[in-house]
Amino acid sequence: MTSGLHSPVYWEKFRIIENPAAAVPLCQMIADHFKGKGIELVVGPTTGGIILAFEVARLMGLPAAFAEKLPSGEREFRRGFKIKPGEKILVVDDVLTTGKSIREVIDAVSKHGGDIVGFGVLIDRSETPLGFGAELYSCLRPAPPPTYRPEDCPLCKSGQPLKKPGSS
Ligand SMILES: O=P(O)(O)OC[C@H]1O[C@H](OP(=O)(O)OP(=O)(O)O)[C@H](O)[C@@H]1O
Ligand SMILES: O=C(O)c1cc(=O)[nH]c(=O)[nH]1
Repeated sequence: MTSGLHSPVYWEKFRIIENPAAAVPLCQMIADHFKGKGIELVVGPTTGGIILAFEVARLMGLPAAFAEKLPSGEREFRRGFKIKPGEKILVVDDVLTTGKSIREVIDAVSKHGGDIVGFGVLIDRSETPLGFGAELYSCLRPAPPPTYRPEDCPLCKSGQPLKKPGSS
């Protein structure tokens, strides 16, 4: 997975994101949950987060932006996106595993002084509940599948080939 952890289970988020009939109602759940919280901008991390943040923003009548990876591994709002100090922001992503991507978005927002009001994800598969300093809403919270550090991975030890379907 993106975090470098191994798992026997990988939910390919693009099977949802490619299908508006599935993705839009989930985005609506996030939009409904954060309605009335004064949100001014919806942001997400590349790649799935671009599409989901856009759709949640569209449903809420708000603008959207995305934070992309730099070669350093940090994330940044490029392409002229503007975040005003104190602007109320909702962060949207597809899958939450270790929270690394979301923390990178938090750091990118913090550089502009934005005020994150909440986080909305399609699936929270974190092994222990994660706290990001603002409310986390997940459309689905399945029993989290196991994750392993590469050196401890029993699947690798049993000779199963490693697949890495994500982008990073
Ligand atoms: O909570 P974390 O441990 O950070 O993992 C979850 C993140 O990793 C995946 O991104 P991926 O690298 O697959 O990016 P992509 O959307 O560009 O394929 C997923 O879309 C989340 O953004
Ligand atoms: O942690 C990830 O990178 C990840 C896990 C998963 O189940 N699905 C996905 O698209 N990414």
